[in-house]
Amino acid sequence: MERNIYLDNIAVEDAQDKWYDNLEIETAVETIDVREARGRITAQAIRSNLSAPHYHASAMDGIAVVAADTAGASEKNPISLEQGTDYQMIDTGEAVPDKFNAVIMIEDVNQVAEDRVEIEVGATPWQNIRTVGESLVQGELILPTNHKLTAHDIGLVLEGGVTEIEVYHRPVVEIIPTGTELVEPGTSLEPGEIIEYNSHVLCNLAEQWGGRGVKTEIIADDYELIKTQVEQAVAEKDLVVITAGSSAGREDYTAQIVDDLGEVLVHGVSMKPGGPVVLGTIRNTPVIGVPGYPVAAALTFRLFVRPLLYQLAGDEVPEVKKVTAKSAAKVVSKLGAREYVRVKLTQLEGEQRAVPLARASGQMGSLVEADGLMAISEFSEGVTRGAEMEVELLNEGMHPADTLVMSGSNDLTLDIVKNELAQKKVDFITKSTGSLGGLTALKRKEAHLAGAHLLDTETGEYNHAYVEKHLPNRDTYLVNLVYRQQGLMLRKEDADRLQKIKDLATSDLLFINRQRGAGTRVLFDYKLEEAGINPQEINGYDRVEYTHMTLAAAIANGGADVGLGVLAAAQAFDLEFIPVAEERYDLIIPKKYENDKRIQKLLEVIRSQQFKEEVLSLSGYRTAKTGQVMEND
Ligand SMILES: Nc1nc2c(c(=O)[nH]1)N[C@H]1C(S)=C(S)[C@@H](COP(=O)(O)OP(=O)(O)OC[C@H]3O[C@@H](n4cnc5c(N)ncnc54)[C@H](O)[C@@H]3O)O[C@H]1N2
Ligand code: MOO
Repeated sequence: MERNIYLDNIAVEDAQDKWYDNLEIETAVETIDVREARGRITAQAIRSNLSAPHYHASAMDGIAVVAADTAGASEKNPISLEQGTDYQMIDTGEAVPDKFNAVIMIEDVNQVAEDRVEIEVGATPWQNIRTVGESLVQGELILPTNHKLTAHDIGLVLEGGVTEIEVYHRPVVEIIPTGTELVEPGTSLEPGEIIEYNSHVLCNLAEQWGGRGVKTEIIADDYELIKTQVEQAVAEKDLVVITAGSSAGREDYTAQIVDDLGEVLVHGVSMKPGGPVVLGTIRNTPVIGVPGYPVAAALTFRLFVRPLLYQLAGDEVPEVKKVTAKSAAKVVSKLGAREYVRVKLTQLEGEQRAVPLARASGQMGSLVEADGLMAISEFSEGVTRGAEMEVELLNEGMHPADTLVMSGSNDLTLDIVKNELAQKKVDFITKSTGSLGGLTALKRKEAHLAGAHLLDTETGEYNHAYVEKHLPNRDTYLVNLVYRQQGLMLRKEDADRLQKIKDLATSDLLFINRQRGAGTRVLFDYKLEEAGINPQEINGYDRVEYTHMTLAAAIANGGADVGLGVLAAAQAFDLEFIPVAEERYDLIIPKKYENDKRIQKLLEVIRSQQFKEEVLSLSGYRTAKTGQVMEND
């Protein structure tokens, strides 16, 4: 097969136009039971088949009377009525017999004998009677054409004696997940296997946008198999989505198949993530090849399929809600591609700020965490901190004032904090930037607080010296989060190949480091110096990972042999742990946030007994000073 590595690079709007202009968007109509029609769009006006009520109905429990017979009744001159001739007992909803024209509520009736009553107030004609057609008149318009049915609508239509209505057909989207590496969720994984979930995300998005998503079985990267499935899909469905195989790999067949069966209109859009998207048509059915990376798949589906689904469903495309916010950080992006940066909105420094989240196309968590998308123009190389930006909302129910952003060193106990804060309605976002990165973020006002474990090698004291140096004019205080064990982590089978830091220089184990500015790196350098080892003697010193967990994972899967990290991370990956030091991890909080309710709730959480118990269950942690303000010794 010929390998097509030349992708277009056209603007998102041009790609949308090119695709939509070449599609024949035809809405189809179907008759359905109104009881199942919530959210559907009417394709014809709905008129009432009957009047409701269709008889004069009593609106109250009481007696039916002839209004004229009651004229002049008063307290002094009550009027006496005889059952059968002058009145009849009646309950709410019952038909009023022809000879009567008013209902008196039972509370206003004095029963003087078994078949005789007295009334002290006269009745006006038609009082307390729901006359024929009060709710609906036969032939009356109940709902206009192109109306989206609500729960209330269903009630009125049924009351009008209508059970079947004509609505626009809900477009059916077939999603074909391709990839030999993919396995169904719930399967135990072999190396190289990936859980297939894009199709489930896309099916659910399709439902959210007025369509119906159906997924096929996973199809291996095989030209013929995929082609057969696509051929069948275009014959039956309204829209076909092929996930993955969009790019330039040896087994990327999407564009080729669309080209062989129909026409590729666009392959390659100047956007990121999602660049290699394929837009085409096969026998009048729109076909899209979304890139396999989950964020790219969801994002291209949103940009290209969402408007189409609404149109096919006969609905208006709802406008995307936008807000403005200042970028909380500088973001460098590639010229020539519009980058959709996932952001969290927060109230910081008294204004709405957009905090950029993880940017890789495989990081689904960035979409889970995001409140919106901040598009950085393809004509710019990024945005500066503080730049006023438009943010397209993904989560309209966001609460920027309840979002607390922490930057700095990564620690497993922060997950406990996050979970507990969520119960207090605070959304806690942690950015793993390393201990020094946290202090820098505070200096730049990019976060509400920082987390650090920075050892001052001269005094043996933690954090104070660094805070004084990096935040000289900032009034901050330090609150201890935990004390924790740091140690060398290595696979169990290598346990006897190393006893202490000093052995690193002589062993042939491949080391993996933490990034510059990480407190763990400062500790490691200090320990090397203490042991009289030159970093260059360490095989792998320059290779880095950014969190304890990714470092432990790298060792567990054989990418490296040994590294420094916390006990909990070693245990999570069943690694051997050789303790090296106990260190102090503090939160650095600007004094100006002392009364901020988010910070107060954070302190409440870490000072709670429950938090300490959860931390201690992780092993390798001590909570003797957790929650205490740490003074400079
Ligand atoms: N040499 C080049 N390589 C790549 C380019 C390029 O221009 N030149 N583009 C990169 C970009 S950008 C993207 S996006 C991806 C697009 O890749 P494909 O659409 O071909 O998809 P795969 O490579 O098969 O998968 C990517 C990734 O996503 C995972 N995946 C795939 N399907 C699913 C699914 N249904 N559920 C969950 N995860 C899925 C897959 O396992 C891979 O990890 O190409 C770059 N490469
Ligand atoms: O642009 Mo690719 O679409 O994810 O990174």
